[in-house]
Amino acid sequence: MSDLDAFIAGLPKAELHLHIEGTLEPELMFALAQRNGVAIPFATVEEVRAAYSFSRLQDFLDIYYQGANVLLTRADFRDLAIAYFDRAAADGVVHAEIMFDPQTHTARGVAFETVLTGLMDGIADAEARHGMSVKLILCFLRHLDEADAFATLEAAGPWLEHITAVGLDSSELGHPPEKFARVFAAARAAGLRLVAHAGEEGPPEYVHQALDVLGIDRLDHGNRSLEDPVLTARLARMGMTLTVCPLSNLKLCVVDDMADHPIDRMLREGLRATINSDDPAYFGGYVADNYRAAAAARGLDRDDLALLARNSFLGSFLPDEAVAAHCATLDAFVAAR
Ligand SMILES: Nc1ncnc2[nH]cnc12
Ligand SMILES: [Zn+2]
Repeated sequence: MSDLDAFIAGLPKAELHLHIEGTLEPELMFALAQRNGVAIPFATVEEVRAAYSFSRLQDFLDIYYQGANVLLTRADFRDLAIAYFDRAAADGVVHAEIMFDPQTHTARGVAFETVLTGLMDGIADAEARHGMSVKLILCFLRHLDEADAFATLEAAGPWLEHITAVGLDSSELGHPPEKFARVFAAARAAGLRLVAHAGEEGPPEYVHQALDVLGIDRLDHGNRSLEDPVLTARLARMGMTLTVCPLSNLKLCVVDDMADHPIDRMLREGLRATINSDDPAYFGGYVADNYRAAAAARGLDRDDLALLARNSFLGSFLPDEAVAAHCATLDAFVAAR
């Protein structure tokens, strides 16, 4: 391992943009398919990996929702979560705010409670074995309608003390944030924080809506904000955190080449950018791989990498004291190198 690789892996960091269903590695997909007697349209792990070639977000989503079919029981969600937390801990993640898509499961007859209790079992394990803190973000699927999102929020009612925020994911184009204005307002009224995917494939106008109509606390992706200088300046001025996902951007053709990735431009423009893995089992790497890929392609130095890690704590939903403690640990780590 090079010095920079070791620096990246050791850098204390938070992961703020991670879909737990997107951590389903082909090996676990096969194991769960067998355990649950679910048929999958692949004969080998290699065949699964070969199918992971996408030219846009929808190509990926089609295969990602299909993969989730093997997740049926509380133990499945626990095992999925534990596998992710183990990988994340090895990458220096000390705090994770993970997203889950209840509608992907409730639509197949898996109860909300099964999903949530399984994830909570995994979280308890991560806290005990890794000392990692974890928060949950319930995402609404934006290709479904507002009524379905409201039904999901209602199903979450008994579990709200375990959920920190709601988010908005799935097919962006044609499903603008304003479609979910009322359900986001209800989530805010219920005491939840708000995040939304915007500006991944969608235009800067969707980012404006996420800010002005939804009132988000954090922006997932946000890449296309850079097309609008006024919006970029506004995001910088308000200290909005962007959860950027370099390998996802490459795999989903948001950028043509990692050499074109705007992560350093975002920092230069004063944006509070962070680095995250999105759906690591599908995009070829966990969070440290994303730091490494961005660093190699854009020549990021240790100061840039430490700033990105610092931003991950500043952009988290942790209380101020915990943020300050993590930043102090980060400073000590950097000073010791
Ligand atoms: N990158 C992404 N964009 C939109 N929805 C998603 N669901 C999982 N990953 C996603
Ligand atoms: Zn995402």
